[in-house]
Amino acid sequence: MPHKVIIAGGGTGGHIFPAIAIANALRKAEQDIDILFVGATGKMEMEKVPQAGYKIEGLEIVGFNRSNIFKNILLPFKLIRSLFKAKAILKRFQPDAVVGVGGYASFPILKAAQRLGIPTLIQEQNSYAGKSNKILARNAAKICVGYDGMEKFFPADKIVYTGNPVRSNISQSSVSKADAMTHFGLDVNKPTVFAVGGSLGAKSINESLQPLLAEFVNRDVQLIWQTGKLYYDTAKAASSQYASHVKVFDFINVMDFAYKAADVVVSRAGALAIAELCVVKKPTIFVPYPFAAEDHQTANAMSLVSKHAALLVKDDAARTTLGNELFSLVNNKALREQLETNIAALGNTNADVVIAKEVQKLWS
Ligand SMILES: CC(=O)N[C@H]1[C@@H](OP(=O)(O)OP(=O)(O)OC[C@H]2O[C@@H](n3ccc(=O)[nH]c3=O)[C@H](O)[C@@H]2O)O[C@H](CO)[C@@H](O)[C@@H]1O
Repeated sequence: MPHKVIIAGGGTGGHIFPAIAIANALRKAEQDIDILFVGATGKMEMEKVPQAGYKIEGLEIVGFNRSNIFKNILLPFKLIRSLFKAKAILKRFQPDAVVGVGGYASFPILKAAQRLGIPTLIQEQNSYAGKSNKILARNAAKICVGYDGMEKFFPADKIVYTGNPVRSNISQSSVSKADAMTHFGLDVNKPTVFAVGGSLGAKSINESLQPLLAEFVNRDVQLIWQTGKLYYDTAKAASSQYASHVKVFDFINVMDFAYKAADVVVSRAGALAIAELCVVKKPTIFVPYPFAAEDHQTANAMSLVSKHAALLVKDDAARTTLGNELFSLVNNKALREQLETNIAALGNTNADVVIAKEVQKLWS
């Protein structure tokens, strides 16, 4: 009988893409393995997981609304309903193990699995653990972490330091710089900046870049600009007269091409963005999202900045200083080379395989 695994979680790319990386590594290790994803209806995973070739079921679950607490009245009922549905999925699919990657659907599925005695594994991407993972950790078999020092949050005997799993189409990408530039309609001989605001886009990065578009053209520097859905139309309109140098996308499906094309990257400091930038070895300016829980993006970025492996511009300073920082890095070959060498030393290309082995241990 082939083994069966449920992978649960999502909400944003930082949870979905490590989940897909783990699934791919499991499928490589056991070709006939049966993998089912469980996500939250209406969230990004319902589109990205099938695109990656896996089946997914959705739970109707929402997060706690911090801005309007009255909107949380139905939350306990929704949670109970999703726990029932989670239990029904588990009873029908009969998985040998359940993996939780964080985000909405993780909690009900792992909680229900633990009640049914099915072994669970948590993959925690961040240097700061959220409440749900802390609760689930009590009855989890293993917790695979991307950062050191996680004993603060989880039982030490269950923690395995693996690093964060980077999708193999990024870590093993064979695309050439010339092909990547052609893909984006750019000139291979001109310096190129790739700006990415995490999986949803970043307001401060977008608003910092918009007034700089003419300068990109004047300096003959090209820009691949990932905006997220919300800012896409504004950015597209603002860049129409600079289209020779500025290419705008709401979301990039071929991240390996964008990384390959870039001489300099401007990025939010989500855990997966960091893991990927270390693997693709790019000189990066981080603009951490300052309102992530416990300001963990700043902590993520600082772990590189303190090793001279990246630069940092604070979110509230981006509109005034990002332009200077990025154009001076484009012009400073020595600094780019130093950042490249230092960030490369932090790359981890086999976390997906190591985590897949930990999952397999749950049934062997
Ligand atoms: C605002 C917030 O709380 N963000 C969190 C969220 O970030 P977010 O979802 O932005 O996650 P990350 O930056 O960690 O990862 C983004 C992922 O999406 C992919 N990608 C991104 C843009 C794009 O156009 N195409 C694409 O494929 C990247 O290659 C990467 O795999 O989850 C991370 C991991 O739990 C956390 O560290 C972040 O703090």
